[in-house]
Amino acid sequence: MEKKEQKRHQHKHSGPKAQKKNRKKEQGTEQVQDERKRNPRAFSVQSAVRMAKTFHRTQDIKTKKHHIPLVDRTPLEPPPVVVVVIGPPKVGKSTLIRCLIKNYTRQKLSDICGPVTIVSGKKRRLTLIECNNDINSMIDLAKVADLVLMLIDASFGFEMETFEFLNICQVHGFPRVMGVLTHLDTFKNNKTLSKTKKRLKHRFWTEVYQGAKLFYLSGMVYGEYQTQEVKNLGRFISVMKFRPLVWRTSHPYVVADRMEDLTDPEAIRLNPKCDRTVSLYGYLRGTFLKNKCQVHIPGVGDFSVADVSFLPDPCPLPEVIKKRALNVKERLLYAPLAGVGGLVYDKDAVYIDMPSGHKCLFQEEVRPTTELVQSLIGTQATLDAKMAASKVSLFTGTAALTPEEVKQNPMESREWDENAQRERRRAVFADEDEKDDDEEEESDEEEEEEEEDEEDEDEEGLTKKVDEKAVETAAPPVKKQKIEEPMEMPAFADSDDELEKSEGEESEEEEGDEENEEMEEGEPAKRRSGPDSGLCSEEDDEDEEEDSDMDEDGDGIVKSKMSFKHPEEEKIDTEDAEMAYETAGALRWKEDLAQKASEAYLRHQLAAPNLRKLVYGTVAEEEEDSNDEEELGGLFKVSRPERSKKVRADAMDCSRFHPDSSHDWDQEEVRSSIRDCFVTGKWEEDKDAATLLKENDELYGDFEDLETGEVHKAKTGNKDKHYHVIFQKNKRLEKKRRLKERFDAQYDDGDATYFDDLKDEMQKQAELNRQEFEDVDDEVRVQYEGFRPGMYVRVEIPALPCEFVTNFDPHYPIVLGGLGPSEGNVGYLQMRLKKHRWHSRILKTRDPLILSLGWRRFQTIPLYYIEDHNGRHRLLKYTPEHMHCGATIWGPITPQGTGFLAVQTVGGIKANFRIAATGVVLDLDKSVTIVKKLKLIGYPYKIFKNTCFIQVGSPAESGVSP
Ligand SMILES: Nc1nc2c(ncn2[C@@H]2O[C@H](COP(=O)(O)OP(=O)(O)OP(=O)(O)O)[C@@H](O)[C@H]2O)c(=O)[nH]1
Repeated sequence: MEKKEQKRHQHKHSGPKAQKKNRKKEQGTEQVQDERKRNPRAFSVQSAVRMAKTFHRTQDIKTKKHHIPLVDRTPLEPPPVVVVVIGPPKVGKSTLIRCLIKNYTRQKLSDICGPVTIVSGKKRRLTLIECNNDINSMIDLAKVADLVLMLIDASFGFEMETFEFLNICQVHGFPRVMGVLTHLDTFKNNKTLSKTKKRLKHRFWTEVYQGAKLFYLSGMVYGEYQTQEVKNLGRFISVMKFRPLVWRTSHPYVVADRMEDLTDPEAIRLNPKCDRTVSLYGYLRGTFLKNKCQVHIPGVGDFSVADVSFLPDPCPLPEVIKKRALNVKERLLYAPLAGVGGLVYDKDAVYIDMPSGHKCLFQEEVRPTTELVQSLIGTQATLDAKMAASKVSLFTGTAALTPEEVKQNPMESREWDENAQRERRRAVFADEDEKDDDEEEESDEEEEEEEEDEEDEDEEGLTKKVDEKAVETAAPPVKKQKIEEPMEMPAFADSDDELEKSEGEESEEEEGDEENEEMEEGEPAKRRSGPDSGLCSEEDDEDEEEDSDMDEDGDGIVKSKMSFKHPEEEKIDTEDAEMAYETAGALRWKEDLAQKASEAYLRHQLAAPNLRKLVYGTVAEEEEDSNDEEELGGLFKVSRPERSKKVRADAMDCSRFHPDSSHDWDQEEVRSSIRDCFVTGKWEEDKDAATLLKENDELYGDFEDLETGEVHKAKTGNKDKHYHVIFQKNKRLEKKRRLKERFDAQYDDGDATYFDDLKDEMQKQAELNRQEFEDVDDEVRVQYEGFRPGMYVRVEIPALPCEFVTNFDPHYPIVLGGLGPSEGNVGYLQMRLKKHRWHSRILKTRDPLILSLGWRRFQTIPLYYIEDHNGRHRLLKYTPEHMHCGATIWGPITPQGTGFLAVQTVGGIKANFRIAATGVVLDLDKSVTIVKKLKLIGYPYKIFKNTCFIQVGSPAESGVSP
């Protein structure tokens, strides 16, 4: 008689049933409003304490939603969005990129080789990059990706590469991440399919964030993914918004999509190993790039730029935006490394593509063509030969797992894949196993129900609550680490928040082509999608829910749920709504006087204290107000006799008792002078006790006193007119109140929050930045402000090692990272480090590590230490388990708070989890630097208990002045 779990009720969101329900709801609200009107006392404030609590809570929630506003430096024509497609080998990366290119440009690109730039909509371009399964590429691309499409082979499950990449992203500022499940067609059984989908989805949510987008590519048609599914994915990408990450907005960078060797062929002939002069091309991103600056090319080194120039955009956005959709000519594609718009590599020849029609990119430009020819002459070996010579080997020296390694979470299980002819690193989660077992025990019926549920969702585009099970799953390691990286925090927290909120904002954007425009994030896609449309609909619901909490457009403006309006507009709307409600009730404005009074009182009590007001101006300002309209908080009036107001300056101080003989209280005249001070007095023209009583009668209408049996009749004469006057007056007051509020919000420190000020400031700055050079010619402009992001630049770099050219492989990304003024120096750095909990071994002091820090990847020898209670740094032989420790390294000076990650080796996969440690830069290790300097200049010193003692009188001996 076991009780079967009931299928949860699915609320209809559209259709006649939903309409009926909405109608009922509306009626319900009307009813409540009626109730409010009829019985205002029942709705008055019952407990001031509770109300205060609620108020504080709401304020807390509101404040939490705020992000640190950033100056919007997005150029008017932004660079293409970098979309990195990542996943284990043979998962379908190239296929997906090919499909996306076809979807956007209607062109076919057979070989995905290097970045491919396409125009994806009227206001957006994309640079698609495939990331190969090499940790170096992963690291470099994680630093430049705006959006990551994380491909997962559903038929196999999660592989370690996925989590490694997630962790890399984590350290270098989290870009947008979208999961894409492939190989779903290999499932023959629908039940297993839906179960797998669900399991993978929950794991993905655990690792990325609850409600992260997950697309399903359910199968292939003639070697391509289904058109509709790709279209849906394309739409999502076209409308997605991105929040700038701190490191990137403060450093210029170029993802090179073209490389030319400019070295004199004669020099190469004389010395094949001579240094090369190379020009690299690409869209400038991040911030402004100055000529002659320092750049770092990961894997190559630091270089001074010899020359920067900007070129005509090879893949421009349509000039006039008037049509709804892009025409064929506007759907551009630019991928010189893949042979489109530049060179075409072949086995035994190199062709120069002199494109015509819409692909004509450099017709007017003579220089690159010359360079092309030059580089052709200089090319000694074919690409195949170069590729054969490049020494990158994956998966070498794999070691057997020890029992301790097996204990780590997640466990890595290495399996030989017959089909792929390679070893795969499956990520096995202990909790998942248990869950699987549990799930297996679940009855078939339940599974069927789930299936039905999913089908329902897909078909109707319905949303549903996130399954609680997702929350139960193990705490995401990714999230835990967030706390560890204080400085990347802004970027990180932002991105994280953003991630949590995720794609919701997209609905507000009207980018992309016509389909994009008509599409509100997710929904139409869902609507249109057939069963298994490729879109995991559950998360949309989640997203929608989270959308409410987020500031999607990165300007710090938090939009409330369901709101598609400007916040100001919205504010006014709500006010209008409030006003409408209040004015409707204004006919009986005195009914809820007590309530209003207490509300107003509370509002005053709870409002953030305005010190200026408190110290200097409270009385003055408020009196001004009250003089004006006799209004406090817009809700209740100050009752003060007319006369006493007018003669206030010489009014009697009634706080003191003056036995004043001049007031003879026996005299009628004197008595009547204070008559209006009492409740029964006449406070205003239309407000005296008599009127009030009369109104009360009218207000309460007919009623029968049940005790006495007496029937009171309401007086109805003149009522309408009277109500009209009150109504008009209230409306006017309400308007005044709103005006005042807005004025206060702008000028009064107390009302305008610090956050508002900051946001305003940023906005003004952004506007100023934009205006300053608006009308200046680009040639002149770049001399002042540098090359601005969004420009297609050519960067000439001399003295590159010859291997850069001889081993050039377009499948590996080339990133040019601009360096700040002091970032070219090397010194001792103090960092906070933690061994990654998935890495199988602890790390030993003085064992070399490869660090990825800033733009750089470099090897160094860390010294681990821990700070004792007395502040002394105690050297550690090994890193502690599950704990942070300090590390001192000799490395490039990088701003405090920059995140870093460490790997033990970049070739082969020896460890269970390739990322050995993560952490953050704390400071320059000045003590070590000083000691080093002392040593260098031969200055006698002694270190005792972490203090450096310098010998007195020694400079004379050594002849060196300190
Ligand atoms: N059945 C099936 N086959 C797929 C699916 N996705 C990709 N494939 C096949 O898997 C093979 C590898 O696809 P690719 O797109 O080359 O994968 P990749 O990730 O680019 O591979 P590498 O670049 O070598 O890492 C191709 O033969 C595809 O046809 C899928 O969803 N279902």
